[in-house]
Amino acid sequence: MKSAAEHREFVDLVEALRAAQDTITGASPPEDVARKAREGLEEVTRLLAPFTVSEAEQLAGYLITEPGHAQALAPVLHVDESSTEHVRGRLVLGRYYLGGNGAAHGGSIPLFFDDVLGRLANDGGRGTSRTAYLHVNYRKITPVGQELRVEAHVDRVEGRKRFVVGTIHDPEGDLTVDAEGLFVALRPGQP
Ligand SMILES: CCCCCCCCCCCCCC(=O)SCCNC(=O)CCNC(=O)[C@H](O)C(C)(C)COP(=O)(O)OP(=O)(O)OC[C@H]1O[C@@H](n2cnc3c(N)ncnc32)[C@H](O)[C@@H]1OP(=O)(O)O
Repeated sequence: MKSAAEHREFVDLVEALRAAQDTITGASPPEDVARKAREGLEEVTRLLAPFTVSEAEQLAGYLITEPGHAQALAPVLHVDESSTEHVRGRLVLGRYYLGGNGAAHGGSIPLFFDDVLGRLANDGGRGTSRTAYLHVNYRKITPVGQELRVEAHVDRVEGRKRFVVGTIHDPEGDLTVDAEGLFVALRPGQP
């Protein structure tokens, strides 16, 4: 397991990237400011490109003790309580995940659940599995910028098949989304 304690600066870098994604998404800057910001981002790419590593050495997604696992793709779950069978926590979808009219982009929700349910499917010594399907029911809009409650648990395991379910509730306590994922354990040598 890669240690977040040894990569504090990298964890903070990914946090800064998430903040940049939210800020860029919500900004309508004058052209000279947009150019300056773009030059800053290009400088980041120049600085980091020589340190590109293989997938096995990659930090993003693998610093598993950190909220969001130091990976800027999926929305971050802040875990309040967890076991190998369940997880409970909070989620605030930033401006980056806005779809329209204050509602989260429909694609951001399965992205979130693939990560949360997938990690749970693999937890408890169950080993690596892959998403076979992810069924998402949108019951009510999921608002951006508000604290949402998340719950997920392993529903059942049938041989290689792991069924994991999850929900999101808004600050009023209303269900906005429920999801079910099927994760199939990989056979030896299966990519
Ligand atoms: C940034 C990175 C960080 C990484 C950190 C790690 C944490 C990651 C956390 C995130 C995690 C993210 C993870 C990702 O995002 S993984 C990326 C997204 N997923 C994929 O790319 C998966 C592609 N598909 C496959 O590889 C295969 O199809 C799999 C492996 C899924 C099954 O093919 P396989 O040949 O192995 O098995 P099988 O076909 O004999 O089927 C076995 C059983 O399953 C049943 N079945 C199969 N499919 C379906 C279906 N669609 N609906 C209903 N049932 C289905 C089937 O009927 C059978 O049941 P039964 O007849 O035995 O009863």
